[in-house]
Amino acid sequence: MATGKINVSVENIFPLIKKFLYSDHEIFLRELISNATDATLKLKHLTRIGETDVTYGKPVIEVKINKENNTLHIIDEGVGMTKDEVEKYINQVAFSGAEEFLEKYKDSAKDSGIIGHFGLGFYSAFMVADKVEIITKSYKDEPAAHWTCEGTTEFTLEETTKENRGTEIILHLNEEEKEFLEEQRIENLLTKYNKFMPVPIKFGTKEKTLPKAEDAPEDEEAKTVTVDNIINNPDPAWTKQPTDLEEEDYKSFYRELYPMQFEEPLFHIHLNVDYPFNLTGILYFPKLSNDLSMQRDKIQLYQNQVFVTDNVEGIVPEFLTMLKGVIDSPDIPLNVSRSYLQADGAVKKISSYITRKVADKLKSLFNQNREDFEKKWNDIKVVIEYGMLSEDKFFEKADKFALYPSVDEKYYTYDELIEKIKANQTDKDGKTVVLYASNKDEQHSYIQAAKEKNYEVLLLDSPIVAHLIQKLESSKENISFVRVDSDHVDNLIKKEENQVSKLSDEEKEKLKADFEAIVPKEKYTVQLEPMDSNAAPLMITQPEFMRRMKEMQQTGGGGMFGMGNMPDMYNLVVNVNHPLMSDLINQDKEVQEKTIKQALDLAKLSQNLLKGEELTNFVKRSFELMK
Ligand SMILES: Nc1ncnc2c1ncn2[C@@H]1O[C@H](COP(=O)(O)OP(=O)(O)OP(=O)(O)O)[C@@H](O)[C@H]1O
Repeated sequence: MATGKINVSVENIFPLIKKFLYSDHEIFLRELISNATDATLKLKHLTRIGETDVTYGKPVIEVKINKENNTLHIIDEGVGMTKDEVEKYINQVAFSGAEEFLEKYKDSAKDSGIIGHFGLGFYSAFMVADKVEIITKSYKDEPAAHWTCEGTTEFTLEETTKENRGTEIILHLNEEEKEFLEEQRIENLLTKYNKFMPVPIKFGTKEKTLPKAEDAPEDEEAKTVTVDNIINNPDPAWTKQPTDLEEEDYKSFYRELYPMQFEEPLFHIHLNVDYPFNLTGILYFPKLSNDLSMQRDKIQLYQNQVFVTDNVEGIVPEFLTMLKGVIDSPDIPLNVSRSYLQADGAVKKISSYITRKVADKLKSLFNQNREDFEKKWNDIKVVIEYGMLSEDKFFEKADKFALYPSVDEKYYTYDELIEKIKANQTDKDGKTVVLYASNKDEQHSYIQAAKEKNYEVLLLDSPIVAHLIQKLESSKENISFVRVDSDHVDNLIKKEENQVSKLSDEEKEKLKADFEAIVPKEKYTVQLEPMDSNAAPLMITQPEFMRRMKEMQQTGGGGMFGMGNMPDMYNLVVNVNHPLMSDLINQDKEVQEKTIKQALDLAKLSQNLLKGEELTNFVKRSFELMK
């Protein structure tokens, strides 16, 4: 057996880092600003723990473009490096000074916000530059150093003069990357990745209008001054304690996050945990429309205030991806390029923490101000219902605050609803039947009929309601949901009292055959029912099971295979006790056909099913009958 050491040659690794490590060239700027931030935060930490007596002051990071020389400069006022440190940290690829710092200062530095980790970020500069220079002066009393490298494994390192403490990185941009000399491009990048980084970032200057003196004349022009253009807000709301923030602070942070969004959020959830993982953030419930796909990917993921991605799949349970806001966690495992998540156990823990937090917040909003919660229900129900469907833990918690509104806008929790309807809406087999409508106008006559029996009818109209009902029926005991138009009102909740039929069995058989001869078989199943003689003679219903399966199929999964494409099937309920039916059996064929067609069209009309040519023929026939 042979053993040995694998030989990694820098000459071969270097091009790999430059070309393949990072998905996008643009992230070089994020990496260099992260290094400048780390250098500044290290100095902050050292002054805080008394390891140095230099004054920290008010350091900024500056980004400058020099079009004449084709250079981009990133300048910081952080710890800087001695010549030896450049040798150690820069010349050794994959040796991270950030990691070393955290290791050395352990507990005291764990909340310092240091970003670096892998010891590779600096080299992303070579994705866009032919030549990179570092001019750096350490906070220790040592001469400044000047490092130059042209993207090969060769470099030069010499002493130089530099007045101020800190580091300047100079990128000599290569021909294809001249876009990074455009002000707008750099400003956009800084806003995308660095908008909430903890050290102020200066990019050029801007004009600021000063407020006019109170007694100034109307026509006096307001004075302007030139000030530093600071790109970022170093203290975003999520880094503060919830107790230090007012409602208005949350709203203004929302506007800062989504400057193009004019609608206010409904409410927020401040996340703040430091054990077993560290995570902060603010989630907002926006007003949601029924178009669910539109609202995805609005939550931004940060790591130590550096923007990572707006695809939070995995960290945030799917049903909450419709929310907006930010999540910041140094414990979320990212890949080396810091642009993707690394799925692992920690991510799962974070996801269930977020689910729990959101459920708790909803519960407390419900308890504190039920009226307000009811008002907002329509705008938040999709998220909650989706959560109840997809996460069992959330389902359990939501049971206490999920609402079931009636067509008369009364809002019940599940327990309240059952309590209310149990006496009047339990069928002969002991099942409590929850009646619901999906559209108040279209199902108006059915709702009315149910109300006349003192039944409570819910209005359940969100797109995933069929799935939710299915879930409720399987998790709760002895209940079933039935849409009001799925049968005649007497059959919705079957009780013992059976109506007596006015027609004999032979008459019924004949009547059924007469109907079946005229009504298209592939669409309607004729069903004879002895009902009240004042009830409609004919009505069309769609069986609950069929319709629900179809709906579930259409909104994705759950239903029976292929149901979504099945043609609609209806029941044609014939009220044998209606006087029209006793007349009908004795009519001659021609009149009978006319009567049945007319009655069928009327039944269709009340279900909104009479359209196009059928409607035209119906109107024509009705006028004929009036002659
Ligand atoms: N502006 C700077 N000021 C002081 N030291 C710096 C600066 N830039 C880089 N360094 C030093 O060089 C080291 C290597 O930087 P590099 O960006 O390659 O890795 P990192 O920041 O440690 O990790 P990551 O790959 O996760 O960014 C840093 O850890 C730091 O010690």
